[in-house]
Order: sequence, then structure tokens, then C-alpha cells
Amino acid sequence: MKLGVNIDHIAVLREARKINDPDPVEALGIVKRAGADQITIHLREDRRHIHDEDAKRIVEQSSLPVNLECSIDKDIIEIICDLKPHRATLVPERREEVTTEGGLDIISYADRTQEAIEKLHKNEIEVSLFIDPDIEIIKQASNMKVEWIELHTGTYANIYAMLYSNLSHTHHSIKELELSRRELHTKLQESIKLLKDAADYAKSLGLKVAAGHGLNYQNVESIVEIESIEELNIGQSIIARSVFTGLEAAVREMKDILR
Ligand SMILES: CC(=O)[C@@H](O)[C@H](O)COP(=O)(O)O
Ligand SMILES: NCC(=O)COP(=O)(O)O
Repeated sequence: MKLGVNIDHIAVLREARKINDPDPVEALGIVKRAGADQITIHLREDRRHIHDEDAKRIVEQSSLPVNLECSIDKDIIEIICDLKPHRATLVPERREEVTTEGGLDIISYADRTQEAIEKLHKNEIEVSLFIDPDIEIIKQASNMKVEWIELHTGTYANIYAMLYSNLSHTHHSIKELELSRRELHTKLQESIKLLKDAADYAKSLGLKVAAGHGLNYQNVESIVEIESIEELNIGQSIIARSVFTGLEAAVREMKDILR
């Protein structure tokens, strides 16, 4: 299974002091040497971490394929078309969100999404749609003639965290998941089945299937077992581990799990 390393959070650390260190570009060679298959970055409308200059330098200097996540905003799509990364992954964005909260609603925003897809394809950029594991949405994605979908694994990751970590004892507890352990365990199994059924269906339609959001060294095992998924994009947990082990070791450890 291929690994895309999302390096947004290196830029989060830089933006904490609004200086030029750490530089996300320095991660490119380290991530490649560690065995990753792709660099993923998210050029957000609010530029809270990755800035336009970062994206330009990363696309120009990365010797790994670059998967650039972005919203369907017309101005952002123009920027992506100028940058020409290998792939653009269309994701939803809400200014006040802490992080991505779900998949892109390609049914309600079908016209604007299709317009973005066509512009990106005209610029020879592969397109992935970051969507929830929902059969009707996958059918819509297939009709939009994209090469990839990326299944949102955030719900699965949140349930896993409430069940198997101390998250419920912290101020970050995910309130809507304050269920009993028995209920959480049932929901976890349901979320894994949902992801597997969605991946199998998408693959049967000829889509290439990626997955991501909230995956870490503990919860990734069950996702690796889904054979229809060929790529995972993982960021926050790898950068978090790299604080203690170094980036090359953190990436290598994750790649070893995905093999
Ligand atoms: C779409 C997704 O799940 C992530 O790739 C995205 O990058 C999350 O946004 P932040 O990196 O800004 O948290
Ligand atoms: N699309 C998922 C991604 O790139 C990384 O998400 P996360 O691991 O930072 O939650």
C-alpha cells in the first residue's frame, strides 16, 4: 500500500512563530529517503499553514509526486492549475474548522465540482475527490470522470480514539461519541465495514482508491487490511511522532506497517 505523507503540520510549527523555520521543503528529501511514495499538502483558503510560496517550491523541488489538496474555490483552482502538481484532491473547507470535518458534498456542489475537475484535467492534473464512504456519493464521483477518490477515515479514527486512547478523559473528548465502550466497539466495526464496502464498490467502478484523515500507528492496521485501498495519505500522526523520533524514522515506521 502506497504512503502519501502530508507535511502541513511542519508549516503549522513554522506559523506558530511566523518565521521561516522549520521549512517544509527540507522534509522532501527526508520523506523520500524514508520510503514514502508521495508528498501531500493542503493549500487552504485561509493559508493557516501551507502558503502559496511553499506549494510552488514543493511542486518544483519534490522528486516524489505531489498531491495538492484544495477546495473547489475558483481562485484556488486557478492557482493549482498554474502550479501543476501531479494530483489535486478536492476537499471541503470551513474557515472555522479545526481540521477537515468530512467528505466533499459532490451532490449539492456538483456543478462547481465538475467545473473544477474539467479545469484541472485541461491542465493535465489528476483529480481525486475526498469523500465520505457512501455508495451514492461514490456513484456520483464515478460519473464525474475522476481518476481517484480518497475515503474520509475521520469518523473511524474518532471512534477508535474514544475507545482505545485516553481522549475521553481530556478536554478534547469528542462529545458526540461519549458512548459506552460496548457501543463504541460496535460503531468501530460498522465504520470499518462501511469503509471496506465503499472501497470495494469504488474499485468495481474503475476508480483508484485512497484513504486518509486521522490515521495513526495504532488505528491504521484495520485500514491496511482493506485490499481495494491502494494509498493512504497520513500527516498529523507522522509529524507528531517525528517530534520524538525524527521525521525519517517516523515515516519509515509507518511505511513498514503499510507494506
Ligand atoms: C483532507 C484531510 O483530511 C487532510 O488532508 C487535510 O490536510 C486536513 O486539513 P489540515 O491539514 O489543515 O488539518
Ligand atoms: N487526506 C488526509 C491527509 O492528507 C492527512 O490527514 P491527517 O493524517 O493529517 O489527518
